[in-house]
This record gives sequence, structure tokens and C-alpha cells, in this order.
Amino acid sequence: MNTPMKTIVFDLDGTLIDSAPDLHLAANLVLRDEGLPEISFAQARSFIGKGAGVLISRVMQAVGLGDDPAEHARLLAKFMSHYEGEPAHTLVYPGVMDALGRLEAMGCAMGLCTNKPGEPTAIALRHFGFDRFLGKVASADTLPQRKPDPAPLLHVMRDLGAETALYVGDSEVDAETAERAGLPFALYTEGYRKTPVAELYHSYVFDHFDQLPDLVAQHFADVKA
Ligand SMILES: O=C(O)COP(=O)(O)O
Ligand SMILES: [Mg+2]
Repeated sequence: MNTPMKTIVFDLDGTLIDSAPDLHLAANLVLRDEGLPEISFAQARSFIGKGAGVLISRVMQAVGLGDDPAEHARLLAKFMSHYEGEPAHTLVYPGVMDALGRLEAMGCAMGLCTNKPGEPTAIALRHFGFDRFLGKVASADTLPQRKPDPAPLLHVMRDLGAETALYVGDSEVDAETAERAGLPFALYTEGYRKTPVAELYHSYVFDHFDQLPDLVAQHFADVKA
């Protein structure tokens, strides 16, 4: 029998990058332009996870704008125009680049499954140099379904030619996605999660990326055994 390929799929926001500062800024540029009160950084951070459309719904709710679909579409378009371009205030979490390099050297196949729209996803992957490691990507625009629907995660996994994969993410949405996909889940605890670790579906927990290569090696050794 062939050795099973070591396949890892990553989430993006709150896992590989801390994009909350740029998402917060873009939301407040919209609100400022509309003459509305701005939202706090903590609010913006708590609105991340289900993509830009849901983030804008939550912003509208927070400032008492209701949920009119035409208004939502208009504000979402404005938000996206502020969020385009190079991510000026987004940071890579400590140890991510090193971990990706080590995982590649271990022979892992890697991909990305994010609820971020396709264009900013592609820009961020290029900007931070992740594109050379992450062979296949599912963004919010890849399929009609988005996380926590397991379809995009299973899509990336199959695109990588794998029958199983370890999903690495930070949030409630990621945990639910992995669980519904029937895949093991490594929870990065330093992202945007609001729920205690013990209450979330997970197979592994880590708080620094320098722990990930050993965790992955252990996982695939156990799977093989
Ligand atoms: O931008 C979002 O809301 C979520 O993005 P993520 O799926 O990469 O965490
Ligand atoms: Mg995330």
C-alpha cells in the first residue's frame, strides 16, 4: 500500500495572518464616510470568521443600520474597495513561515480554505510569500458553499489529491467545518476564537507555530500506525 500523503489545509484569517487591523480600518473607513459611529477593534475582531458579507451585516447591526439587502450590498462594495490592495497593517503570526518551510521539507502537501473573498486572499498569499507553499486554495468565491459547510475544505483536499487531511484553524467556524467534513482539526489558540477550547471540536491544540511540525509528524505517524 502507498504511504498516505501528509496533507494539511490551513485557514487564513486568525490562523496564518492577523488581518483584524486592516479589516477594522476598512470597516471604519466605510462608517466614517457614511457619517456613522466607528466600531472598536474588539468589535471588528469579533465579527471575523464568516467572510466579508457577514462582517458587514454585523457592522450594520452594531451601528443600528438594520439589514436592508440593497444597503448591505452598497456598504459591502465600499468595504471591499477599502480592503483591496496590499495589506498594510496585517501581520503574519510568529513562526508561520518557518513552520511552512519545515512542513514542506517533511513532504507535506498544503492548501488553504478561507472565507475571505478570492481577490484579497490571492493578494495576501502573494504579499506574505505563502503562495509557494499552498498549492491549492478555496476562498469565499470558489464554491457556492462557505465554511462551516464542509464543501470548500473537502474541495481543497481533493484538489491536493488527498483522501484525508489535517485542517488547521483558529475559530468556531473552522472547528465546525472540520467536524462536519469528518477531518482531524488542529486548533491555533491565538486567533479569533471566542469559545473555550474545551467546548470546541479539536484533535490538537497549539499556541505557537513552532509546535506545528512535531504535531503534524506525530499525527501522520499515528494515522499510519
Ligand atoms: O475573513 C473572514 O471572515 C474569515 O476568514 P478565514 O476563513 O480565513 O478565517
Ligand atoms: Mg480564521
